[in-house]
Amino acid sequence: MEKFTSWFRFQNGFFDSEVMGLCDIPGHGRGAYALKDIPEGYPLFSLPRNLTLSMRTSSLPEKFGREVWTEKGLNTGWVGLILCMMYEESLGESSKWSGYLDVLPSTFDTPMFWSEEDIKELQGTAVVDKIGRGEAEKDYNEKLIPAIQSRPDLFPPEVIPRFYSLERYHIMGSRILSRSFHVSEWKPSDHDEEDEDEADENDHHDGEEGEGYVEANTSLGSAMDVDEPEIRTEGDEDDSDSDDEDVEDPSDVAMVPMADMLNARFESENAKLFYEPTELKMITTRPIKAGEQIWNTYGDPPNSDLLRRYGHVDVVPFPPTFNSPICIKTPGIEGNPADVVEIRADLVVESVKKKKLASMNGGNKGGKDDEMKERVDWWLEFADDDVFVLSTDCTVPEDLISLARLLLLSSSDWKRAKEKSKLPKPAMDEETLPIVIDVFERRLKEYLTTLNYDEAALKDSSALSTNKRSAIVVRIGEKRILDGTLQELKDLKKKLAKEKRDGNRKRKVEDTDSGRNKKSRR
Ligand SMILES: C[S@@+](CC[C@H](N)C(=O)[O-])C[C@H]1O[C@@H](n2cnc3c(N)ncnc32)[C@H](O)[C@@H]1O
Repeated sequence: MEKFTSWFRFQNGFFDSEVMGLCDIPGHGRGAYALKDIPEGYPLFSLPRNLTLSMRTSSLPEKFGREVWTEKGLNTGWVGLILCMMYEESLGESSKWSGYLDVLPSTFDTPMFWSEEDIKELQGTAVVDKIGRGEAEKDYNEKLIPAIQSRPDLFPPEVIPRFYSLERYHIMGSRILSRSFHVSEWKPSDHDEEDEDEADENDHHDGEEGEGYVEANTSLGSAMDVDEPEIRTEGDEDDSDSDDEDVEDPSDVAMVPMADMLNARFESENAKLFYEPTELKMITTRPIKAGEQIWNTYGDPPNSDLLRRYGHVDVVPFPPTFNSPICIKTPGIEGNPADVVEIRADLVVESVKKKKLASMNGGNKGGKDDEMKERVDWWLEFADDDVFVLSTDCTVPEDLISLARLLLLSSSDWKRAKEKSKLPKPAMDEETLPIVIDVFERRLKEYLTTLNYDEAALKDSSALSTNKRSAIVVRIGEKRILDGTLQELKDLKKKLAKEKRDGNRKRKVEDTDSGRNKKSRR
């Protein structure tokens, strides 16, 4: 690490080695820790903006020609930054970033590098469909290879196998995925005093009076949210009237030496990167005791995302104040309180179809199918997404209830809803409840194992590989949410049934009473 810190200082980085040390931390790779008690608001290190490595700072796009860079599609997604990193690595000592690239990892625990057998362990989780190996390789073949072949002066054929192989491409991509920051260009106009309120909201200002720093728009790895540019098609980038201001500019994705040495854990952040016009500063956000780890934040994602992007999972005690059926069922529970489970809308459609089919007794199935498709297409026009997300509070998403109710409407009510362009209210009623229960029960069956099996396997985890253990932790987190929600729904079903029984009984009593009254009147 000494070579790295010397390089960092040589490149005009500031690093307070009196207060912060770097070392190997068991189970966490390298990390930073406090050498003495550090107060809140203390600058641990800083670096000039031009020491970050991005498409803005690497010399490659300029040498390539910015216009050709765009023509070759290197300005969208991560392929351009990957190529810059490969190029800088090929320059060896003469690259400004050689002292940094030398210490970056080349092996990862992310599912991108798992065997088929290990990936099977993730079946049912939100990870499998998002690994994205195929999409990455498409960019490699369709953008990167043609680009490097067009400039043999910059990429001599004899160095291609060493620096520009598919394997190096995946390594660079994974470095970006697990270590990049979103660093937007400094725009003084964004920080004018009169604009301050607005800027606070929109540009992630820290907002603390007298702070003087602007929080970099950087939970580390936020660059990973750059899914959008990757799936944009050629020509989309010219859509000047596109309403997606949120779409990340790939030039903002940057590797930030030293800042990416910090690990993260759920709600443990005690330092954060802030930006100034010409430099980035890592500043403590809480007092840190000597010997404690210095934690950045990765935005507290669920374990499925942590595993996919970073290759690790969080297992922490749920905060005592955490009000969730999961904690009520299992006091002292450990896991990731930010876990989620994803439920595809087609599960809801299938459950409703199943119910309708059962009640039709072989009626006109074809016509009903067409109407169902029409309702789904109509709903898709309203929906933000065709996947519902359940969190550890075990609350059924309102959109899911509304979809189930839409599909259950009678033909005349469906016609009325369509005319009024109005989705049904997300009220859980007697008819919707069994559908939602069926959806969750079928969602649970998408995993290869049960929650009990996983919990027992994790208890005896000494024989498990890191990959298998991580997969089990992800599965458990998701299944606990489904299990907790199902429990709530079944309790509600019992309650509704009891209310109905009591209501019936009351009605019967009233009927009998009125019968008696009638009789007595007679
Ligand atoms: C930004 S880097 C942090 C520095 C890194 N540990 C290193 O050795 O260079 C992110 C990587 O650190 C590791 N990491 C971060 N937080 C962790 C945690 N809470 N538990 C285990 N590994 C962690 C993961 O491998 C992740 O991909």
